[in-house]
Amino acid sequence: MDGPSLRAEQVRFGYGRAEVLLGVDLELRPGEWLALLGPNGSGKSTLLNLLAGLLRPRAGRVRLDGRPLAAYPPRARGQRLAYLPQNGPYPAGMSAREVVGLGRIPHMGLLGRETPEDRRAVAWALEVTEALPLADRPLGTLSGGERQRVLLARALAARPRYLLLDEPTSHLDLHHQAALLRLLRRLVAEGVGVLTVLHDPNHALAADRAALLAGGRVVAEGPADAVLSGGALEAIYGRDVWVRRTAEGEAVVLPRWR
Ligand SMILES: Nc1ncnc2c1ncn2[C@@H]1O[C@H](COP(=O)(O)OP(=O)(O)OP(=O)(O)O)[C@@H](O)[C@H]1O
Repeated sequence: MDGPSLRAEQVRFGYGRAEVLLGVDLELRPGEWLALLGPNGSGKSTLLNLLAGLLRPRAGRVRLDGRPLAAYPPRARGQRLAYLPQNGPYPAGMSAREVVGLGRIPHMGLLGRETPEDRRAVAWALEVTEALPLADRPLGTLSGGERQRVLLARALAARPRYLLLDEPTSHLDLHHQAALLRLLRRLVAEGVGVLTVLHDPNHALAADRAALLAGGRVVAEGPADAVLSGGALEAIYGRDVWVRRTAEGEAVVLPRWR
C-alpha cells in the first residue's frame, strides 16, 4: 500500500451470468512496465477496462494512488491515466492531429482553449510515434498500422502517470514494433507506469514484469524473463509453445508449428 500505484484488489467481474474475473490482484507502479498475457477470452481487455474505470468491479476494488478509482472525477482520472483500447471506435473524419489533441482534454480548462503546453504535448506525441507526416490526414484514410500509431499518440499526449495499452503492437511492422518497445522503455525510465496486453511473449520480454491471466485469475507473475520462459506458458499452451535461448542467454518464445 506504500507509494503511488494503480491496483486491482480481489477484482471480480462478469458479463451476465458469465464470470470472467474471479478475484484478480494486480499492481502497477510508476516507473515499471508490466505485461499482461493470457489466452483469448481470458479477460485481459476486461481487466484493462476495469483499471481504466470504464467498467466497475462486481466485487473487490481498483485503487489509483491510494484512493478508490471510482472516487475520481473523470477529468482527474484522465490526467493520471490514459488508455489505448483494442479495436475501440475512432473518429474517422478527424485529422490525426485533432485526434491526438483529444488526449489533452483532461488538461484543458473550462473553455477548452489550447495552451502552448497542449500544443507541445501533441507535437511530441506525433513525433515519438513517427506520425507527424500523417498529422493532416483524416483518421479514416490511414492504414491499420498508421491509425494504431495515431491512437497511441492520443494516449501519450495526455502525459499520464499510468499508460494502459491493449495490444499496442498490433498492425505494426517490425520497425514500428521495435520503435514502440524502445519508446515504452524510455517512458518507463522517465517514471511512467506502463501496462500492456501483449500476445507475443517476445514483446513482453521487453517489460519488467509479466502476469499471466487464465481461468479468471493471475496464475503467474514475476520478472518477465522468469514468467515467460519458466514453464508457466507451457502449463497453459503445452506443446504449442517453444522456448529457446540465444547465445547471449536471451529467451525467444515461439509457437511450435512443426
Ligand atoms: N460486452 C460483452 N458482453 C458479453 N461478453 C463479453 C463482453 N466483452 C467480453 N466478453 C466475454 O468476456 C470474456 C473476456 O473477454 P476479453 O475481451 O476481456 O478477453 P481478452 O483476454 O482480452 O481476449 P483476447 O485475447 O481475445 O483479446 C470473453 O469470453 C468474451 O467473449
